[in-house]
Amino acid sequence: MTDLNSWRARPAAQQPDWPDPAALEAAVAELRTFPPLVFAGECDALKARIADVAAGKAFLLQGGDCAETFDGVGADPLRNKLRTILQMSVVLTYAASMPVVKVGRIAGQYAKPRSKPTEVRNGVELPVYRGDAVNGFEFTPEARVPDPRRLVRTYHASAATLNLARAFCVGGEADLRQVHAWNTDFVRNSPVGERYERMARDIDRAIAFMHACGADPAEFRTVDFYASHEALLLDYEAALTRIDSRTGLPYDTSGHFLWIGERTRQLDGAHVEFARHIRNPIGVKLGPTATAEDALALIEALDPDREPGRLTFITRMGADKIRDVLPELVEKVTASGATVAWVCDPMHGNTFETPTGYKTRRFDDVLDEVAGFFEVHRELGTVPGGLHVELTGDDVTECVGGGHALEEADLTQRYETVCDPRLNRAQSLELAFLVAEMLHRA
Ligand SMILES: O=C[C@H](O)[C@H](O)COP(=O)(O)O
Ligand SMILES: C=C(OP(=O)(O)O)C(=O)O
Ligand SMILES: [Mn+2]
Repeated sequence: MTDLNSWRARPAAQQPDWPDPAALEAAVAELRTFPPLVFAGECDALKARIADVAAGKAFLLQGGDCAETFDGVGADPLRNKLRTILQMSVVLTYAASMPVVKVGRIAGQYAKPRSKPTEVRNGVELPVYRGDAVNGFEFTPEARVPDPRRLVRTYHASAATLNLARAFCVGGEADLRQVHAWNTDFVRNSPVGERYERMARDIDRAIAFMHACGADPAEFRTVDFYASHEALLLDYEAALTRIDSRTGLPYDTSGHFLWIGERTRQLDGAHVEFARHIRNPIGVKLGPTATAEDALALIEALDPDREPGRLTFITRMGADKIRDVLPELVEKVTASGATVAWVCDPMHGNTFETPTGYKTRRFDDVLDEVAGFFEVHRELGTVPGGLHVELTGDDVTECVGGGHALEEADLTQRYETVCDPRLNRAQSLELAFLVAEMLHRA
């Protein structure tokens, strides 16, 4: 019998110090009464698609904010984000000649693991911001107190976001011709667009050809879109875990795909223990200190039955390390006979702080980590399954480089993230075109 509470006996890293246990209990009790946000059958469908990713028959694109915010719940930011992801998907679908599985860091990405418990500004030390699910971003003692009512707001913010995302994906926003037209605009207006013109024209011809042949399937007008977030706050995730009436099995219905972060993937820790018992597809982040033994033990713990699509390793090594550390992991996992989906997060190993105190990433480092990821898999004959990126559809200035050659001095213009720096719309699309070139060569 599955023990859905076994995680409670394990050490759980990165949990807030809720000051009022009764208030936490009340919030959790309320969450338990709410309807699921996603349906178990959808999680199974995504698992089947991730099995295709692991087998080299599909490519995964997972993207969205580092941290969503309650204030950011709105039609415009969501539309821009989804458009960006869909635009990237069209380019990648064409280049890979494979379906792209679209997964958002959207509708649930409200909790953050942090490197340090406190933050100091001008000599004042306060608890660190842990995401809107926990406390407020504002630098005041009041805002930084963890408030469990925020877990209930997290549910409602996720529900509203997911509802609109689902509508966008079937209600016309996702029409292939429309999405391609936006890409054509991007290429026309980008300072480095010339480089991508040829591919955009080729896609144009492919679409025209399909239409000339009379092809107009529903897939050209709607897309499947899945929601994911880091399963960090176990009280929240456990409260939304429900028994699927079809199968009698437990699913975490807060999102389709849940991942375990680099800071919470301890084998004997509560996060792995929690994830073992839910039937969603699961991801685990692997940073540069992860060993092949860690990876094998995680497979044993999370995918003992070697279920296709169950486990995704999201590697985030850093551009300067990926070529050294990834090969051994991939080799030993492959030699063990296990099949996982390998996905590249080229963001989290490439963060640095500018002298003026902005967390940023260089576009070239992001690109180089992706290139390293493809090189390693090509060398080993294994499958580079996809990309996991922090992005927004807005014209923010958070990462440096890219076609508009953003410099450190430009970061002040529109630095809007509450946690890690995201690729802006142009940088995201450019990344897709450059990855498309890599896929073309593969
Ligand atoms: O998104 C990932 C982590 O939460 C983030 O990188 C941690 O940032 P910090 O090092 O500023 O705490
Ligand atoms: C916390 C994150 O990453 P990691 O666990 O890889 O540091 C993240 O994806 O925002
Ligand atoms: Mn992040």
